[in-house]
Amino acid sequence: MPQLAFASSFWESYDVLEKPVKAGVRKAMEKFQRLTVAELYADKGLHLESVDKARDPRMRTIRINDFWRGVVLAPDDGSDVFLLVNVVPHDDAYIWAAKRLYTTNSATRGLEVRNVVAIEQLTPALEKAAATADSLLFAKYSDTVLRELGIDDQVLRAVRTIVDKPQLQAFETLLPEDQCEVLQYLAEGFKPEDVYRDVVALRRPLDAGPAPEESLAVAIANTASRITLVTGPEELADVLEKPFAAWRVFLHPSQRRVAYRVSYGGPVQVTGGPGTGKTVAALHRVRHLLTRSADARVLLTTYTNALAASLRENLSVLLDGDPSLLDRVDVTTVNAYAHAVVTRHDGKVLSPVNDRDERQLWQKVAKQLRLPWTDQFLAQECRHVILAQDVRTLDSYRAASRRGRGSALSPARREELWSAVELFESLLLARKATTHLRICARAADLLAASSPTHDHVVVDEAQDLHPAQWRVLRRAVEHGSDDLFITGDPHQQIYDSKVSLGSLGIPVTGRTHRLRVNYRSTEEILAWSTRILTPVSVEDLGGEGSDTLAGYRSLLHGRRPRVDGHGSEQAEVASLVERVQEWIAQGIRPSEIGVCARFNVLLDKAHDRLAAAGVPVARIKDHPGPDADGVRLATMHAMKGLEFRCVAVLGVTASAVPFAREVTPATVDALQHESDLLRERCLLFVACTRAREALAVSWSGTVSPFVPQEN
Ligand SMILES: Nc1ncnc2c1ncn2[C@@H]1O[C@H](COP(=O)(O)OP(=O)(O)OP(=O)(O)O)[C@@H](O)[C@H]1O
Repeated sequence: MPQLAFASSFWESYDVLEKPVKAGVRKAMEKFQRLTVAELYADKGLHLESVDKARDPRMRTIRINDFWRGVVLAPDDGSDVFLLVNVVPHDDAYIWAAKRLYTTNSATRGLEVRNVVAIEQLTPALEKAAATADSLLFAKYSDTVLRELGIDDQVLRAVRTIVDKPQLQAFETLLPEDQCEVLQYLAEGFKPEDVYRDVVALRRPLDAGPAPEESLAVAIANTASRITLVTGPEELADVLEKPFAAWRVFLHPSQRRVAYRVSYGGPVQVTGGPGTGKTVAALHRVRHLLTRSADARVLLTTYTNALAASLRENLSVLLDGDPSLLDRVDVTTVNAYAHAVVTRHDGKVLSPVNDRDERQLWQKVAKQLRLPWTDQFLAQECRHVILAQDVRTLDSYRAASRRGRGSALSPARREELWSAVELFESLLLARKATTHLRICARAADLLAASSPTHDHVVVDEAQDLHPAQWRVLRRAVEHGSDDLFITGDPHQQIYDSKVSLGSLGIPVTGRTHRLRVNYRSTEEILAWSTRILTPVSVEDLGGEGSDTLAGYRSLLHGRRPRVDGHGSEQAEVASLVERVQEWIAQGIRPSEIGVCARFNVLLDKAHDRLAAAGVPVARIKDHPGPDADGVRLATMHAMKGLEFRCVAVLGVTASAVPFAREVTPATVDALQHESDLLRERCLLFVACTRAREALAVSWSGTVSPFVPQEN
């Protein structure tokens, strides 16, 4: 009986197929397990046939249904493993298959694929351009060095034309995988011997002889990182059920470099635009820290409970559910961790009030003391000065820096303000309540007086943490090597916190890395969304300079976002229903569609209209599990960290984005005004960058000033 293997290129196309097509794939695959090779070729339904003018004579197509074809690499050397490499619409299948050539890498011995036709067509013109170029990217490496790393003749010729990293990037989808990865490492500045150790030696079989073994089956067996070999029917059902998670194995060299560096001398910061794999890098770092030592305990934190649940799930996938590793990781939000620390010590914790109640308390304080400030101003002074600097007495408040606040306070005013803070705290106490940041302050005190709870802390979505939360994390772990690994993106900061990591005992200077390749969205979605931020500059994560999205790019392409104004909210929601139905008709599952708005009021309308049209719906705040059906609805804030194949952002009007009530008037505090506006702008950016393939942005009435205007 033949055997069946699946290449990673197959999963990328299979994952997004409609259910009936997937069923067709399963049916065809079952035949490979039931029939002999001769029977396979004779099977009328399967239609296993060779491809006209194929550059690889082993290329075959199989029929899935009238429209879809599978592309298969068939053994011609007496071995019996068939490799399923792609599922493509009928006509494209022949074109795709004809151009591909599979070869065995001379160094790693893995099976690789290249677009041989494109490389042949491009190389002569590039050679001409290279002849007059000032410098070439790989000039300092001899042919011998490159060949030892597995670069073959055709690739070598192409490599000698590459002038810079962008040109290498343009080649990425054409070159054989292992060879491409070697070149990326060299381009990142790794030494050939390091590349040999980290890429080649890791993959090369221990018993590899002097020349590559020719059998396809052996090459397939050597390519565990990209090919899954399936032996029985249950295993087949299992692999076809579970979506393939490419991020588990294929790290970009820049991701691998940050995640698998043996050790860092202190805190590390990894930044990058949306979808650049920061969460993926954080998960791989956790794996590295756990496997490096048999008893290390890791605290992995993120911002919301929903994100913590998704981290837990993905970590379990990455660690293959191994309890000896998983039991040593605590995955939680900073607030939940602080809560647990306080509960452990004090026996109980006062319950935290929500934002609305907190605002009401401040209103009461302002009224009772007849203060000249708004509740918003008081809440901000407390958050950005008092809690941020951990000010506990009037004396230290008198001396506290108010940098970043755009209004002066005389000593007498500070006294008045301090009495407001005291009244606020007594009102809280009377309610037997507290706030999350006060729980964090208590937890930080307790941790300072006891020993650290973990050996390593890994922080995802770091951009929104408040200094009081950073103090907790700082004290959860001893100062020293590999203490904190921090990932975040200041362009996605949607809550207001001003943080200087250095002043909190978290110096990251010299240990800052940036990821630039977006794996989530198409270049069209990315380019449009990035323009939302063009008019502003954003401070870096550590609060020590500004950050930029320069060099940020995607390798994926698709349609440009749809950007539509409507005469009324009703018309806008009606158009949303149409759009969602269109997406579903294209084969997108409802759960792969996200709909968001600034406020729940509009979301409720969208919910009702979608449901009335027979579209299944689920609200993110109800925590639908990954398997629950239904278009996901969420506020823009709740979209943080999530991703969907299609996203509709509703209600992007001038009155909602920015939302005036959330923006401090410039007359009250000019700096705070700017900062609040920036948060609202980032919120729209976060919402739009959740989309993988399709983005639709809409409004009724006057458009938000943050929506990029057509050029
Ligand atoms: N090396 C990789 N290969 C394939 N897919 C990847 C890789 N790295 C990340 N991805 C995928 O890209 C998407 C974005 O990754 P991730 O969520 O880690 O990005 P992020 O930088 O944390 O995003 P954000 O800041 O927007 O929350 C995910 O679907 C992830 O699985």
